[in-house]
Amino acid sequence: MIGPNGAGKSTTVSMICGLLRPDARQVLLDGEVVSAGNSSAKHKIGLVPQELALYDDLSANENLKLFGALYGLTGNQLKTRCREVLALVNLSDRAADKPSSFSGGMKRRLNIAAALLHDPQLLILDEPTVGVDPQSRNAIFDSLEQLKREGRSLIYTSHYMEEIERLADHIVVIDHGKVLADETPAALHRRLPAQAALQVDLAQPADAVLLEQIRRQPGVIDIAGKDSNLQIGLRVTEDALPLLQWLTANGQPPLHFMTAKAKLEDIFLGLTGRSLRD
Ligand SMILES: Nc1ncnc2c1ncn2[C@@H]1O[C@H](COP(=O)(O)OP(=O)(O)OP(=O)(O)O)[C@@H](O)[C@H]1O
Repeated sequence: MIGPNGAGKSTTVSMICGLLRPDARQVLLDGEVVSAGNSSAKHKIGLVPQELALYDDLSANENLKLFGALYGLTGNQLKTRCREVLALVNLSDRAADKPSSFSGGMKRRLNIAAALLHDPQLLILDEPTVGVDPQSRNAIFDSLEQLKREGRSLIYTSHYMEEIERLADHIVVIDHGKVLADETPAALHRRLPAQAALQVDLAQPADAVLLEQIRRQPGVIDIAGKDSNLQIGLRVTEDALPLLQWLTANGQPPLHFMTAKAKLEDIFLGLTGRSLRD
C-alpha cells in the first residue's frame, strides 16, 4: 500500500488489525470479521507498527519472551520461536544485548521479529524502513522475501515506490483516504504512456529537423535532453531497436545508448499530484 504523508495508510492498517472500527463496511480475514473482540482473527495477524514498541531495559531475547508470552507462548515453544525469529532477522548474535545499544535498523528488525513470534498468517508492516540505512533496509527486505517464499501474506505500507516495486504482487495507491489504484505492478505500469526510456548519445547535435523526424518514428512518445544527448520516451522497450536502426540509416549512428523501464514513481506522482505534503 503506497500513499503520501497523511494519505490514510496507518488508519487503514489500524482498521485491518481491529484496533480502529471502520465507519462503514468491515474487515474480513478468512471469512471472519476482524474486530477488537475477535481474538481468533487477530491471532492470525502480526503487526509491525510505525512506532517502535520495544523495552530498552530488557535484552532483545527478553523483549521477545515478553511479547511471546502475551501471545500465550510458553516453555520450549517460546524459546524455540524466539531463536527462530532472531535468526530470521539476523540478530541471533545480539540476543543478550539491549535494544538501547542497537542501531535504528536493528531495532526495526527486532520489532519485525516480535510480530512473528506467534507465527501469524498475515504480517502487516507500517513503513518499517523509516530512518534505517540502505544495508538494514536490504536485510529487512531479505527477511520479508523469505517470509513471502514461505507462503505468508504481507501488507506493506510505504511512500517509496522502489520498495513497493521490489516486494509487491499487488499495489494499492491511496491518498486522502481514497483508493486511487488497486492492481498488479504490470497493470499499473501499463498506465504509463511511455513505458520505456531510451537514452542516446549521437555523434553530432540533433537539430530541429532531426528531432521532428525522431518524434514521428513509431513508438516515440516524447523527447527530452538536448544537443547530442537525448532521452526518448517510448511506448514499449521493443520500439528501441527499430529507432536505433533508423538513426544509423539516417547518418546519426548512436555512440552510446541505454534502455530502461519507465519508473512507477511517475504513476504515483501522476495519481497523487506533485504538491508537497506536511
Ligand atoms: N478514510 C478516511 N477518511 C477520513 N479521514 C481519514 C481517512 N483515513 C485517514 N484519515 C485521517 O487522515 C489523517 C492521516 O492518516 P494516517 O496517519 O493514517 O496517514 P498515513 O498515510 O499513515 O501518513 P504518514 O505517511 O504520515 O504516516 C488522520 O488524521 C486520519 O484520521
